[in-house]
Amino acid sequence: MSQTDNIFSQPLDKVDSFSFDQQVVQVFPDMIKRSVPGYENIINSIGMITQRCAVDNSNLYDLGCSLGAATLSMRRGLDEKTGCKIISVDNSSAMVESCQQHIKAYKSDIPVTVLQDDICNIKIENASVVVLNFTLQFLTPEKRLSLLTNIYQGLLPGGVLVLSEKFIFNDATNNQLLVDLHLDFKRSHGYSELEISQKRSSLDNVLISDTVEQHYARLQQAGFKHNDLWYQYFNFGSILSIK
Ligand SMILES: Nc1ncnc2c1ncn2[C@@H]1O[C@H](C[S@+](CC[C@H]([NH3+])C(=O)[O-])CC(=O)[O-])[C@@H](O)[C@H]1O
Ligand SMILES: O=C(O)C(=O)Cc1ccccc1
Repeated sequence: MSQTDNIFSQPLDKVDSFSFDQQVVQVFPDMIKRSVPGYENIINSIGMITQRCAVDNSNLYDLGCSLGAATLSMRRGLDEKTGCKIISVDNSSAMVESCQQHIKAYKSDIPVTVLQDDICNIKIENASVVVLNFTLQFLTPEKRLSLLTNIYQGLLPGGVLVLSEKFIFNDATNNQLLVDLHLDFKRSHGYSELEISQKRSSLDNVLISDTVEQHYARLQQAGFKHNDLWYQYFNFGSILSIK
């Protein structure tokens, strides 16, 4: 069972840069549910998108899989398909170890391979569904276009990318309100002002958000012509891109 996230609850002399280490792994399901508006809806919908968009004898990728929540949802969506394989990738060794245990705990005949690697090193091939669920925002901005280009090239015609992110907004007034509403969401899930502010410092220069427009422009540069938001909750949301 996941423990309660109290990583930032005590005053820290120095707030280190956020990292997906063992301490974060232990509280991760609790942390992400209490911090990301709509996370559970997105996870469930990834299963539905998979059910509709996956094709027989193709590969599905969960890039930045953490503990495999999206992987498990994709696998549930593959019930009626044959010959599909899921490849789940994360560069955190603590995440990958725990992800492997988590996936083993649920019996299924659909093969899942969990790899510890940088998602920038993975060749995407014969793919019908690729998921980047809150992962692209942790890559340095210079690496984002080449990853999306690799994904585009590895997708089958009609294949889909689900790209979920924390956004910023060009309109400063709207941006401030959506940021404040996200902070209220965290407060309503029991985070204190100290926890909120220490976590914000630790994410500085680690989680770098783009606007929805920047995402669309980059997706188009990578080759995707069909890009739209299918979900938004405050400053968090998810884009569906079709090859
Ligand atoms: N270059 C990289 N290569 C591989 N993995 C990376 C890289 N950079 C970051 N990660 C990994 O991306 C994940 C981001 S969390 C994803 C949630 C999950 N998708 C979920 O649906 O539960 C999002 C969040 O915590 O906000 C972490 O596990 C990192 O180790
Ligand atoms: O907690 C936040 O403020 C976030 O932006 C989301 C988040 C969730 C889990 C790990 C890192 C960031």
